[in-house]
Amino acid sequence: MSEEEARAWLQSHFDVSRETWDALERYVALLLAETAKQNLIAASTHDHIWARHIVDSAQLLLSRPQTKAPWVDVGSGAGLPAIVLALLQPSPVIMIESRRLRVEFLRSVIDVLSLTNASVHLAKVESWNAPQRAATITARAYAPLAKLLETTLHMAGKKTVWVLPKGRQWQNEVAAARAMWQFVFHVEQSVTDSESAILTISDVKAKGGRKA
Ligand SMILES: C[S@@+](CC[C@H](N)C(=O)[O-])C[C@H]1O[C@@H](n2cnc3c(N)ncnc32)[C@H](O)[C@@H]1O
Repeated sequence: MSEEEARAWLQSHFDVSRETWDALERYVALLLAETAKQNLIAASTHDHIWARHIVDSAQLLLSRPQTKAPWVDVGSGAGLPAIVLALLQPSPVIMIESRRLRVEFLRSVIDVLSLTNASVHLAKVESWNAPQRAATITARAYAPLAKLLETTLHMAGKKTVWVLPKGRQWQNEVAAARAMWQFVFHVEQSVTDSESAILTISDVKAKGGRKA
């Protein structure tokens, strides 16, 4: 997908307003400027940021019908997918990130873009005391599926759905997670890489007992 195709994809799927385009452009500029200070995205992706990061994040919204309930994004790093989700839809997006410098960057993005539906917490997710059960949990490049489920189960309820962009090893990750967890899952091909996937996971239970 070229950068031009990425923008066209966004417009056709989300009917992006002029204001939202401006905010997305601003976010991309902030992200690129910050890479001089910290390693937020791979240098090889700087010239493909709309396809590799913005569309890659936005496509998660196709796997989860509009809901007013919050999304929780774990290991948000540069704000991917969280900031893109917060810009393209109105539900609250809560970011959990363990590195202080990244959290400071995310706070400045929220401030500059006047994002009223995004918040960020400096915490390790496994020790984050969630104020309520998460309706949707997402995480991009944070951890393999088995560890991801292990460290997020405490903030999940019976109806929680995990919406996860996964790379080319997704089938191995599912197989490894199956050894420890029972879950229902659905796979969609990623629009940015035909061998990558968007996994939607629900009804998670630890084998031998523990439930979401
Ligand atoms: C490879 S980066 C991915 C960042 C972003 N999601 C993306 O796709 O660009 C993984 C992020 O997870 C954060 N992280 C790692 N372990 C964590 C934990 N236990 N709790 C919260 N954040 C964590 C790291 O600090 C890092 O910013």
